[in-house]
Amino acid sequence: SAMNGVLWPQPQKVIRSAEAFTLPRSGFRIEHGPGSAAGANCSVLQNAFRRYYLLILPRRVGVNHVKSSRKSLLRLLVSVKTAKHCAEYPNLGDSEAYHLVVQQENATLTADNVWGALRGLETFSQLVSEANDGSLIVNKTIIDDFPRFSHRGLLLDTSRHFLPLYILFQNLDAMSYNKFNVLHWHIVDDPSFPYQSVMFPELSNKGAYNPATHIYTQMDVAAVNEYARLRGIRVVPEFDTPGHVQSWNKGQPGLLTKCYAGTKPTGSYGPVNPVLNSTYNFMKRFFTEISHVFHDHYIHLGGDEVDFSCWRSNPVIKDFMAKMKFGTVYRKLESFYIKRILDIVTANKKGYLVWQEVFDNNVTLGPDALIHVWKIHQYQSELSNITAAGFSTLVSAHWYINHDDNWKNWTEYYLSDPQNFTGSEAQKKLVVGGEACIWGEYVDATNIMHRLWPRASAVAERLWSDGSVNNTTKAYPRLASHRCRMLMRGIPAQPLFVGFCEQEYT
Ligand SMILES: CC(=O)N[C@H]1NC[C@H](CO)[C@H](O)[C@@H]1O
Repeated sequence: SAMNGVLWPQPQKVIRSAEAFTLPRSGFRIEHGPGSAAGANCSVLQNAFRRYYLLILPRRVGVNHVKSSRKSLLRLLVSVKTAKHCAEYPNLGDSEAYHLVVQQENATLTADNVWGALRGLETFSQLVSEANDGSLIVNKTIIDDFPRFSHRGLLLDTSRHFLPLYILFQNLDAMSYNKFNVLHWHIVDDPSFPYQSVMFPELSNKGAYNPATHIYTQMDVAAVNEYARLRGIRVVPEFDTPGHVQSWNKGQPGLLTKCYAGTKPTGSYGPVNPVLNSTYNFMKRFFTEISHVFHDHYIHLGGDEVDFSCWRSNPVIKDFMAKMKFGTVYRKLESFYIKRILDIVTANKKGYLVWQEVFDNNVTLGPDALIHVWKIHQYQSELSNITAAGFSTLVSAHWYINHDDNWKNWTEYYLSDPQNFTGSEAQKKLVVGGEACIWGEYVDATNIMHRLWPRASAVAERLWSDGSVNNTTKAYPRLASHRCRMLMRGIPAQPLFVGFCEQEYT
């Protein structure tokens, strides 16, 4: 059944015994443990206790209260060593370790901090299974768990198609069921600018598909930030420049490069114009706003797929190239631009992620830059080069879920290992994790959920579990059961293959 005790992602260490406890439908409680540093004023835990109580004991009226011979499990006691993060946001590198013991009437969950407690609550909720007499049971279990990688992300693209808030929330729920901990919000791009800026409202007024409906107001962004925080999920916004910026054009005239054919403008616009002071004045004010609206230490600055043809055609830019002695090497102009954006972001005391082209084009990067590898072509040598240069990196190559919607490739995602490249142990340690990406060209609210889930779950286990957990034959039945559980929890995850879920349409 969907409630059948299958754990996904696979914890590091699990000792399970056949003896089982009954979880009484009334009387079971999730509470703060006696020695916990957190108490009733810890928003993250208070919300999580209620959320998981309802996931474990959904209102299923009419289930007969059978007398069972097993002992009852009455309490899950949750203890954290520090309450430091109760009112804060998660950070890259925060511990998510936890220890879960179910072997007497009081189960205990201990963790360094609230994020580990959230991961342990998810695991506990997965341990609960439904006996055929309808009672809920939990086996005697001892679990010691922590993630292999600290950055386990999902990229959502809200520009190619707008995604309504409820879709963002539903994905944050699904992410928490899979222990993902980063929402990479690729919020704007060429086709539309849905982010409603405080400083530059014209950007969405002129750049959104519909400025009245297809926008994210400041309240919406705050709601996403809080919904994510309560699930221990970081929200990393991406404002991709100098390419992928067509939608910025009408809202910020003069920002983009005018393209020319000979001496005449063609009427089309290209990357951000990197030679004007007005560009950097705008970017400074814009990214200062972004630094306050989003709470994560990191901002993703993009830097992918810059087409130089427009820059080559523009007379003012040609003069600048000559003045800077860049010759006709337009990667130098791109690097000049990116470097100044990095300086703006660093001045705001923020860290940054950039797509791999920024590294490939020899931009001078700060020591804590995170380089995001996405091209499948020679991605292993790319990872060797980046880590040999001493930079931290994360991987999305092989994890572009937007590609052909075919059930087979969950195995491809599952078998792709972020540390599968030539390098020293020190280089391997520079891999902070990875992200599954679902780009929006062919994806919107009508198909994102089933296209993403359960295939993204394969990435979730790759990023959380030990690298040795990589047998697709063993994983398939577990993933099929995990998919049924997601279905039970309201995530319309598509089937992997022939089969059924006990509660698929009830
Ligand atoms: C970093 C990156 O992936 N850039 C583009 N590459 C192709 C994708 C679709 O598969 C998207 O169009 C995306 O914007």
